[in-house]
Amino acid sequence: MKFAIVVGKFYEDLAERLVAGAQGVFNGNADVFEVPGAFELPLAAQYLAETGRYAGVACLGAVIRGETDHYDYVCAEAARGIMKVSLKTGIPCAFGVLTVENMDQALARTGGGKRDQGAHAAEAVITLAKLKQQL
Ligand SMILES: Nc1c(NC[C@H](O)[C@H](O)[C@H](O)CO)[nH]c(=O)[nH]c1=O
Ligand SMILES: CC(=O)[C@@H](O)COP(=O)(O)O
Repeated sequence: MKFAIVVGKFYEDLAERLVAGAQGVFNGNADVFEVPGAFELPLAAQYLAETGRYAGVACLGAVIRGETDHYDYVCAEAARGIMKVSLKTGIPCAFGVLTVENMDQALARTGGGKRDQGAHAAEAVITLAKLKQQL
């Protein structure tokens, strides 16, 4: 099975950590695609899912709260949009987007001691793809 990673590059260092975590699960074999930020992830995931080339898509990104409510919109639409693509296409698209208060929380969740959000997203994609294959 072939998998894809689409990553929001808003925070480039976090993006690299997330991709590294996911590729560790994909054994380095996933195709990687970049978008500006988390808000673009759903449409990019739809493009990839509709190719028919991928058994799943790990959608990765990092959203760090600022001074305004912009954070809420970006996070909500990324989550909602990624789920809609999964349900619409039947191609599992994992939500590997950090939604955090600060950089320390982000680093802790990209293999920095609390969890590896990229790896978890890749594991979820593989799990759902295998489930679909079994049915
Ligand atoms: N503030 C963050 C953003 N904002 C950018 C949006 O995702 C989007 O690219 C823009 O609104 C143009 O459509 N994106 C992140 O990934 N993380 C952030 O913290
Ligand atoms: C998550 C965001 O969009 C955030 O980075 C924007 O910062 P601000 O709310 O201070 O404009």
